Amino acid sequence: MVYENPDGVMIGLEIHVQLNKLATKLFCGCSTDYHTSEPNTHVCPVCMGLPGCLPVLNKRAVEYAIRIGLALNCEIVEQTQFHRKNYYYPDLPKGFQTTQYDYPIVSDGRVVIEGEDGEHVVRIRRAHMEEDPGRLMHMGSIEKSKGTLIDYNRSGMALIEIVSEPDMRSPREARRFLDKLRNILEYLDVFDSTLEGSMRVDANISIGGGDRTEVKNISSHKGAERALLYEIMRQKNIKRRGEKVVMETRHFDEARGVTISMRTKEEEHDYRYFPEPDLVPMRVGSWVEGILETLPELPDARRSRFISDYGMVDTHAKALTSDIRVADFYEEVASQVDPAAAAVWVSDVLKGELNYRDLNIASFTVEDMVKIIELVLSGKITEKGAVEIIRNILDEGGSPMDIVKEKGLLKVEGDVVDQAVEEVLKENPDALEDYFAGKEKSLNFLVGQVMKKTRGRADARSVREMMLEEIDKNYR
Ligand SMILES: Nc1ncnc2c1ncn2[C@@H]1O[C@H](COP(=O)(O)OP(=O)(O)OP(=O)(O)O)[C@@H](O)[C@H]1O
Ligand SMILES: [Mg+2]
Ligand SMILES: [Mg+2]
Repeated sequence: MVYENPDGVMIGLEIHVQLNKLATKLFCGCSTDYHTSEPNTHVCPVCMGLPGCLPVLNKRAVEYAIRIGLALNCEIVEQTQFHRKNYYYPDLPKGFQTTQYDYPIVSDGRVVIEGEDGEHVVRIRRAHMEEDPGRLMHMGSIEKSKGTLIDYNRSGMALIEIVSEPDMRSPREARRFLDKLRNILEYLDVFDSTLEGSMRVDANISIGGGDRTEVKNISSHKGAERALLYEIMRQKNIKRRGEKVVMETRHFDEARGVTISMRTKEEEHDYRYFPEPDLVPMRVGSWVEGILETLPELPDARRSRFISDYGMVDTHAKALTSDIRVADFYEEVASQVDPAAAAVWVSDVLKGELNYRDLNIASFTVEDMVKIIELVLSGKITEKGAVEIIRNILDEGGSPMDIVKEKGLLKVEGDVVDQAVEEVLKENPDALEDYFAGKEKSLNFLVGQVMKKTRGRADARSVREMMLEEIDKNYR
């Protein structure tokens, strides 16, 4: 099947990734650990942009940028350099942002995503380093705000801006791309996605070969998908009226789910880029080989390894490796119990229960998962009982064994089940007759009655077998 892309949707994303695992900011020694601090407490003359101070480049930030470039299958530039991008805005009191212009540190890469019609390649145009500006906090909604507060704690944080080609054909593909990118970056250990503002997206979109609009500064992947869906609808309406979409910058109002025009798009020459005289050009070509050697296993490689090492199916391998925390969790469980059973329990059951509750894997322990799988594999509890234990732990806490005792989940076998089977057959002559008359479903009903009597603690499959034996022996 080939995806037709009926509206001619083209989406290109610019993603600002904060290198928040660095200890210090991009050009000064201020700590990056500001997320729980009072505003304007992690600042110095450099990151507040006071005139006359000199930046000193964070070497590790450059290494991280190269790591990211390599992981995205990019070319790494031989020599790179910073530029000044001049604009006046209160989040940037220097009057310019130190960024990269015509020598971005990495370019020409690719990321494979799960597209509308199977594997789909999204090309990476470039990725460059720049400093994060301060954070503006508008009081009330952005268009009607009575005042704005500024926090410079974020100012000067190292950012990598990753720019894709307009290769995504639907909002869903855009979201998949963002998820994949976040996953790769977490495997690289260069950022922590759980911190507020760690990944911010500008989403560019056009339809039917028209001009693009750019929705700036979206803070979640779901938000990006929603903003793009809205833009498609809006742009289609404009075309339907016979008008033209104008190139402009828009803002996404999360609460209302709409995009709002902010300003017409600035042109490159508006920024008066020029080389940053306070930072010399850098030759980084010789760093690449060393950094390549330190690259960790990435999601796609881990997915293949899960299939070959643990003999699981691809859907499980994909689900288990799409978040590094889940992958690590799984491997710890699999080192202690049967890996095949672990794959099913972690990816099908536990992940589902977590998603349903909007929780993540940190809400469950490896120890509990191992214990529960052992109980099932040794035949002490039923699969149904195991699911009940997982739910109980997530909803109310407790340990597997305590829950087993409290809820009486130990599997019942032997006499108790025999007796229940006999009783059910005696008590339901009509159902038995229906079964003899060829109604297969009555057998399910009878098995269900036994399960009810044993409060779900019998193994349904063996109950069925016992039931058939009993019927053959005493009722034919
Ligand atoms: N016709 C198009 N439809 C949708 N997206 C497009 C189209 N043409 C370009 N794009 C996307 O727009 C983005 C352009 O980003 P880039 O950073 O190069 O420039 P910019 O948006 O002009 O600059 P700024 O960084 O100031 O926002 C890329 O992600 C690209 O894929
Ligand atoms: Mg850009
Ligand atoms: Mg842009």
